[in-house]
Amino acid sequence: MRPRFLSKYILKCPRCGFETEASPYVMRCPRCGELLDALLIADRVRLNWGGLRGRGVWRYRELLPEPGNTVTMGEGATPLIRLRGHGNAYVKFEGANPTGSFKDRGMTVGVSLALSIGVKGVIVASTGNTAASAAAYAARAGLECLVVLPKGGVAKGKLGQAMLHGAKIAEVPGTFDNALEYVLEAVLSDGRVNNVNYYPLNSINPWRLEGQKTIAYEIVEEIGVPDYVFVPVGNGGNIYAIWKGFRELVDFGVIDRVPKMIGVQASGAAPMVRYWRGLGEARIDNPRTVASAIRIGRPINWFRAYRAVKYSGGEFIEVSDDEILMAQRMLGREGIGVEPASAASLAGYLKALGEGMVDAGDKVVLIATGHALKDPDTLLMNSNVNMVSVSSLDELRSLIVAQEPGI
Ligand SMILES: Cc1ncc(COP(=O)(O)O)c(C=O)c1O
Ligand SMILES: N[C@@H](CCOP(=O)(O)O)C(=O)O
Repeated sequence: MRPRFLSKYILKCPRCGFETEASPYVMRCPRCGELLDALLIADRVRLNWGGLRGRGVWRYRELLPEPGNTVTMGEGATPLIRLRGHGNAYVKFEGANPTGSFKDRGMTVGVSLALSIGVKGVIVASTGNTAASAAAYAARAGLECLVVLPKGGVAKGKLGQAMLHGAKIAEVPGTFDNALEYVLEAVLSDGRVNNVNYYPLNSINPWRLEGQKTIAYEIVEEIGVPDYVFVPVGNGGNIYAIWKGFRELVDFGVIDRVPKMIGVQASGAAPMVRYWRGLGEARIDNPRTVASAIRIGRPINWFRAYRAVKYSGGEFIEVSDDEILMAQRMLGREGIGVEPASAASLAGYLKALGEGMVDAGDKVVLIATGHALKDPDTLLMNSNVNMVSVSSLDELRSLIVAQEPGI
């Protein structure tokens, strides 16, 4: 049965074309197994782009599922910050969301939906940010939250957030890919949710991704259509969601083109780059990178991410851990604190500039997916120590004199 709040949607298989009525429970195509797209039915949407009200994700409620119970903490409306000295680039700082990553845009929709269908709790596998966000939004909604994490593979800030918000934590051996396998085995049968207690809110869930597409809407409202959008890619849901947001604005006549979507992966965890280059399936064993958020070898949304890049005329590119860490430091010196995975966007942009793939004059948006504080160990390891011990006022004065010789 389709809940009324999904009545402006259908679910459609992007591979075999199968269509079915929108449901919170159906994730995969019953015919071919592909993840289903949640598509808006144009004549059921009354969009007045010039007359939008409110701010953040729910400003775009006409283009979202609208469950009666909205669990929100003001997510979205993140700053778009112009970079100094690197072409015509802007950083979309998703670290400014309530739990410090873009996941909050998805969780406000996903957890609202979970609450409205009356489940007991939510469940996610995670490299950390999905867990932190699910835990916080579940706590807000009064729902339980079970997070399944790769043992030893989650940055401390994110683990601490999941604990703080009262999630039950299950650690599994192996990587995020193993954790996700456990979750999917536990809660899905034939691509349908089989467990009414714990509702899955990973990016297999198309309703969560609806929240994430609002990144595109905000960019368009602020600077129009960029030429390129650089997105760090792990499980592949976010680049798809952002592309879908732009596509919808084309379909509704708000803009006339989509930007080229550039998926950036870390060299040691680059299954999409491998597939893009025709070197085999979009999967690798043993993904390795300093950027733990994108340490993913088998992206569940590989076909979604592939479509976003292919149909926008973009590319998948890879960057080394050293390039990621350098980009994190560069952003830090511009006052923008991001976690390593997020710095992959700038690293990718610098590489693309260097290789002539983009011009300095092109209007570019770099999605900075998560906050620097998420991963304090890497933050400290990757920062220049500029610290001295001061034991007297005179010593402090000498520092001021030494640093301001002209005054
Ligand atoms: C900070 C950060 N950046 C990038 C990603 C990659 O996003 P996606 O898995 O949607 O490709 C993630 C994880 O999802 C993340 O936590
Ligand atoms: N980086 C992610 C990995 C899980 O991605 P999801 O989009 O499928 O939830 C995380 O933060 O856990």
